[in-house]
Amino acid sequence: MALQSSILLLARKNLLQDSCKQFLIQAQGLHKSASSGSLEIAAHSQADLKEENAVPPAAEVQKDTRVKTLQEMPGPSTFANLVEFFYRDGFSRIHEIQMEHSQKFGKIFKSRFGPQLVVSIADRDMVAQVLRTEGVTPQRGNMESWKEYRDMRGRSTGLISAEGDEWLKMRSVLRQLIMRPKDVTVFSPEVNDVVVDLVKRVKTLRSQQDDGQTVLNINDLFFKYAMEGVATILYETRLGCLENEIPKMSQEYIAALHLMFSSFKTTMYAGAIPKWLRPIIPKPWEEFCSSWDGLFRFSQIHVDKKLSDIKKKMKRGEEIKGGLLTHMLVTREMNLEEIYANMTEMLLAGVDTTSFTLSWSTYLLARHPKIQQEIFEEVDRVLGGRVPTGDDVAYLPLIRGLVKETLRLFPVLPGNGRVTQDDLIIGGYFIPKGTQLALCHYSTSMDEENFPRPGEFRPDRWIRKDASDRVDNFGSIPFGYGIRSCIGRRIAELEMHLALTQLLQKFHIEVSSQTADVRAKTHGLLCPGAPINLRFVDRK
Ligand code: HEM
Repeated sequence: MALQSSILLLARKNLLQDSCKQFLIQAQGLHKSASSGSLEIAAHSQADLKEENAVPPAAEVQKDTRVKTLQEMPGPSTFANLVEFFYRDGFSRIHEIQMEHSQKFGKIFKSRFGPQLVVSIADRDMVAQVLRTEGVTPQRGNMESWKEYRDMRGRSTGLISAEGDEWLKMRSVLRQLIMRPKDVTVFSPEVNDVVVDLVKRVKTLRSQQDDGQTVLNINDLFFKYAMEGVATILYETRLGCLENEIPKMSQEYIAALHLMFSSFKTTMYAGAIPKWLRPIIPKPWEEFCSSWDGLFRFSQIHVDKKLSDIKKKMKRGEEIKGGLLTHMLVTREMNLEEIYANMTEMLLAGVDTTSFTLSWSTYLLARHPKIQQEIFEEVDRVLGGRVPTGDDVAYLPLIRGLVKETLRLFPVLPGNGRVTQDDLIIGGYFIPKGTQLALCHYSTSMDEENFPRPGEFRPDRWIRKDASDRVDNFGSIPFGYGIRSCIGRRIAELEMHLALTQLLQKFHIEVSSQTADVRAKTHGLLCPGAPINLRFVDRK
């Protein structure tokens, strides 16, 4: 979630900036993509068209191919941004503002949030251009406050907060361990044990309701599942999050995570408020540090415990076998502080992201019973009642499609950031090195050009018709792309695929009458704007 916070910060800044762009973009809309162009043409009268045609084509070409400057780029004014965000609570509508601004100003626009200028990109091909041409150490955004905390406490940076060679070194170690599907498939038995507890918990929770079938606020349950699942892989241990009584240490961690999440605005200001103002407005920085203290403490306890177990085994001359953490502690390709920091940042990044996606997936299944039935039939055909493993997922295209389609409709990170490492020309504008970019993934996911009838939930849109069919595209890249993309993608996918498959094997999922239409809101991440209550009815 820390990672997400930083990205969100960028997204917010971008959005803030986006909001400033409103009035300027019309002109740019004219030379945008063919599809938006066709809408505009429909709105023009024949006379307008004649007049346009009267312009000598050569002059037009000249006009369009000139590389424009940032000054010429449209975007909302700083004042409009301030109103949008602070008066109209834009922080909870970042995804919507992203769409509004790209419609008003075009698919590339600039915004200003205080001293920070951000160029937002809401065009699939421009996003592809940025990510395909990035160098060996891409930078997401300004991580100063994260680094300051780590320096103050003598902590290392982890993958999210590190930059440059430091980041590259850690990334090279971790990518060999968890980046490929086959690296994480080996964790299927451990994750399946967690799924067993998830199913048990569903049964316990529903038995507490009058109808014996409803689970209230499903995200609370998936939060615990995601935390338990990711910790099983990262720490090689169970935390007890799905038990009736959660152990104290895990409770404290959850509290620290919630503090980070709930104080999202204040933690954002922790980075934005100048240091000299901290004595006057101390709360944001204090909360920021206190949640990090809690998160680091938790990781350190688990890492130290594993280290001590390994040492004892070595003393006894036993063979050292284990998973991710054991490997890291034995090989020492990273030093101990780097291991603490990476475990902390990965756990933080791996809980809310996965739980929100599972909440939305089950909500969508409940809202679309026919699609749920189709996916269930696939599962039943391929597995019968057998417990799935990661290897089975290749034969369950609709389960994969379900997760992809959920993340297209509800990308947990509706926007991402990059700081350009070289001068670039994007969308006809000169973007100098060092510019903060905001990649508007929510807008591209909902763009008709990239996904026909984008508002519809259609997991089958991700199924390949034949080997040459490419359904992936830069319109929806919920895990990012390239060398700085999500390192936990395969872990998250394994957790989600195994959980959804087994929930479908066991239950028919329905919307509870206590749940109305749930809309998304941004609170750091894109999350359900109201509790999702679902009924889990036993399948016969
Ligand atoms: C549905 C689940 C998840 C989603 C949608 C997601 C999404 C993302 C995105 C969009 C990024 C930024 C990528 C970029 O800048 O190009 C990212 C980075 C990252 N994610 Fe995830 N994530 C998820 C789950 C996880 C899990 C389970 C873990 C840990 C096990 C994790 C750990 C990380 C880390 C450490 C980074 C930073 C990578 C780096 O800077 O090198 N994520 N994630």
